[in-house]
Amino acid sequence: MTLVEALACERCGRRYAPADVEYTCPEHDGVGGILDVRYEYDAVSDELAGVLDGPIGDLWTYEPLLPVDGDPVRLGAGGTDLLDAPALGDALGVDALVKNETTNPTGSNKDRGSAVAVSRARQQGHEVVACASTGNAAASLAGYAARAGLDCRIFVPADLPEAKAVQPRLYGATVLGVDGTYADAYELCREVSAERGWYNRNAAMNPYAVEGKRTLGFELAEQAPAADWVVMPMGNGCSLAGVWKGLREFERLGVVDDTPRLLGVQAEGATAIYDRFVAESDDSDAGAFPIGEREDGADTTADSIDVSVPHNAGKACRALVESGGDAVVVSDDEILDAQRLLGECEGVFAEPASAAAVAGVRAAVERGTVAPGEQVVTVATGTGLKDSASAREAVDDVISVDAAGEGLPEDL
Ligand SMILES: Cc1ncc(COP(=O)(O)O)c(C=O)c1O
Ligand SMILES: N[C@@H](CCOP(=O)(O)O)C(=O)O
Repeated sequence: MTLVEALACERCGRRYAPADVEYTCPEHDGVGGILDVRYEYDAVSDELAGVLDGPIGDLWTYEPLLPVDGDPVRLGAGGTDLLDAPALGDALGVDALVKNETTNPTGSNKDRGSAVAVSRARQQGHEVVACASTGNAAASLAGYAARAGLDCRIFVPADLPEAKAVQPRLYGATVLGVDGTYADAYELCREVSAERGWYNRNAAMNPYAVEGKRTLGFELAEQAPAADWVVMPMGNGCSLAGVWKGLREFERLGVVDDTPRLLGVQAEGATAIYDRFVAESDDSDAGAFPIGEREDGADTTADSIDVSVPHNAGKACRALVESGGDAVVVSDDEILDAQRLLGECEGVFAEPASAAAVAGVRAAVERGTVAPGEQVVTVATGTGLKDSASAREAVDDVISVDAAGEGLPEDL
C-alpha cells in the first residue's frame, strides 16, 4: 500500500488525490504547476525503520517512500557506489567523493526516474510510454519499458550522439529524430502523447519521475552524512531538485541531522537556470528566464545539459537557495579537462554533462565558494561510453606501433 497523502501543486498549493490527476495542476494549463507527491510521513517513519538498518539494495529499498503500489518494475537502478576520490581531491583541493551513477542499468541517474514512472504507467494500465530526451532518459525509459512489456516512443534532437540514438532502439523503442532542439522535441512529445494517449515520462510534467530521482538524495544522506557539498550538473534542473527533496525528507525523518549545500553547474552554452538563480539572488531581473519563455541558442558539447527551456528551473533555484548553495558556469574546455581528470584520477568514465560537475567544483574553489578541505560529493550522473566522440577531444592520439614494435616510444 502506498503512503501517498496527496499531490500538491508547486505553484498554487492546490492538492489532489493521485487518482484525480495524472500530470500537472489543471489550474495552470500546462504552464508550470508541476505536482509534488506528499507522503504520510509518520507512517513512512515506522515502515522505514527496518529498511535503514540493512544495506542499500536497488532504489526499491526505499519502497515506503515511493508512490507505487507493489509489483514495481526492476532492472537494478539505484544503490550505486559512493567512491573515495583522494587523487581527484588532491587535484581540486577538497575532500572529494564521487557518487557513481554511471553504473545504473542503462548508464545514468535517469534510471531512477524511469523505474518509478514506468511502474506507475504499468499500474495505471498504460500500454505505451513516451518521452523527449537528450539521450539518457531515452535509454532508461526504453530499457524499463522493455522490462515492463510496454511500447515506447522517444523524441530526440536529430543531432544526438550516435550511441544515444542506438541504445533505446536496441531496447525496442521507436526513436523519432526531431529536426530541432530538445525544447522542440519536448513540445512535440507533449502534444503527440496527449493526442494519442501515451504516458509521458518527462519529469517536467510527470510527478512520478522525480520521485525516483530523489532516491539519490536518500542514498547520499545515508552514505555521506557529513558532506559539506553535493555537486550536480543542471539541464532541466529536475535531478538536482529531486536530490534536494530526498535529502530534506531524510532530515525531516530524523535519518540525518543536517543537509549539505548544493552546487548546481551549467555549461557556458546553456545557462538558463544559472541566469535565473543569479537574477533572483541579485533581486533584479537581468538574465531572468520566465518559465515557458523561449530562449534560442543553447549550445554545448555537454549535450545532456544542452537545454534552452528548463521546465524545472524554479524548483532547482529553490533547492539551491534553501540549501544555502550556489551555481556556477563552466566552459566546454573546462568540461573536457574535467572529464579526463575524473577518468585519470578515479577510473570513472563520465560523459561531458557529468564532468561539468567536476569542473564546477574547481570553479567554485577558485572563487572561494567551496573552502579548501571541505567534503564535496560530485555526482557522476552518466557514463561516457555513449559519447566517445566528445571524449575523443579530451584524450591523446593512439600511438601507432607495427607488429614488430617499431614506433614504440623509448621513454614509455
Ligand atoms: C548525464 C546527465 N547529467 C545531468 C543531466 C541533467 O539533469 P536534469 O535535466 O534533471 O537537470 C542529464 C539530463 O539528461 C543527464 O543525462
Ligand atoms: N536531458 C534529459 C531530459 C529529460 O529528462 P527528464 O528526466 O528531465 O524528463 C535526458 O534526456 O536525459
